[in-house]
Amino acid sequence: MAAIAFSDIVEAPKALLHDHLDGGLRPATIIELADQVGHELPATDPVALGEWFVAAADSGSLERYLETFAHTVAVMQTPEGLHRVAKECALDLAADGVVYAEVRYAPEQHLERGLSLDQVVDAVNAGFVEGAAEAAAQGAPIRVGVLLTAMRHAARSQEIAELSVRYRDAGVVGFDIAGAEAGFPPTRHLDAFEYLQRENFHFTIHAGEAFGLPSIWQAIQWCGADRLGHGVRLVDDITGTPAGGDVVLGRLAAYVRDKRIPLELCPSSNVQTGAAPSIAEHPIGLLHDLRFRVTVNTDNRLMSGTSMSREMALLSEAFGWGWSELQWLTINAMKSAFIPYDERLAIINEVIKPGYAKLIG
Ligand SMILES: O=c1[nH]cnc2c1ncn2[C@H]1C[C@H](O)[C@@H](CO)O1
Ligand SMILES: [Zn+2]
Repeated sequence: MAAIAFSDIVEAPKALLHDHLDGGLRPATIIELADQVGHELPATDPVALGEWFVAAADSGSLERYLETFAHTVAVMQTPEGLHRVAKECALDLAADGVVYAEVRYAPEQHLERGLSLDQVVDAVNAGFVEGAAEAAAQGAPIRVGVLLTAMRHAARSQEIAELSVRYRDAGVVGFDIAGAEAGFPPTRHLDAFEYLQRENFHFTIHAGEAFGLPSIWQAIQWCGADRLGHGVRLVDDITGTPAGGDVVLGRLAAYVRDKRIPLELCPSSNVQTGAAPSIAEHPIGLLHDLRFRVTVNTDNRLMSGTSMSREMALLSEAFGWGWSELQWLTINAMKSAFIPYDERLAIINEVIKPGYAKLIG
């Protein structure tokens, strides 16, 4: 099969479930905002700063990868900064052909200059609304839903869960926990997850990225996660290969596949943190072959120097995936989104399927 042109992948409608607002800033914006608030950066030229983020995040360790966020979070402490970053996020995703995006961030990390949690959420929401309106006017409509994240090492998850529910009809579509995984199991936040279930709200949990099966098991069987943020280490519960005809799924892997629990896989991010050795050896190939509910995501576009189109191009090249696989991944993501079923269906039938049909010809 001939390689798919990158420009065609950009044109293809894409759905993104796992993208961090504070991991996707434009380097030039960081420089301008840092100047305004007096934050010192490791580089002051946009190209050099972008390269610094990728190199520093390319650490082989989730903990060191996360240290780079100090420079983005520092410039997202004012309503203007938050608004601008959210607006540019919507514009950048739309320009990359993303038609549906769930973007997450942790409001508790944006209180250093006196903002309240509500002021943080209001500023970000307004930025997304403005960015989406501008993108639509430019002919690239995008629907953005927000996930509010609580940091797993901190103790504010209940408060953030309540904040998410309060904003459920005002742009927030779900909840998440993130941060260093080892030593901070999801069950630390069980109260928050039980509260969200009682409220019929949706949540995903970063699990099975830097820590293995116990974290995934807790996220699903104790906390009731709708989706898994990463979940890539689920392969530790699978033996054999489809080619060898000897694949055996352990109980947990079988449960995740049987229940169609979506995996928010982030290939480039996983290679940087050491969760996968390379794109070609990324477990997404096996998980796709075994028909798990696989989705492809960017995680942090700045730290990985990536985009949705680039992630798809890398996978297409590594695994020989063509339009049918890229469409399958996109529909998987859209089916797994946290917006209402009828709205998901409308995007699948009115945007995604016609978009791929046009490209497939
Ligand atoms: O891939 C990740 N795993 C765990 N935590 C992460 C990942 N990417 C970003 N984060 C953290 C750092 C951010 O400051 C926070 C909220 O977006 O979430
Ligand atoms: Zn993440």
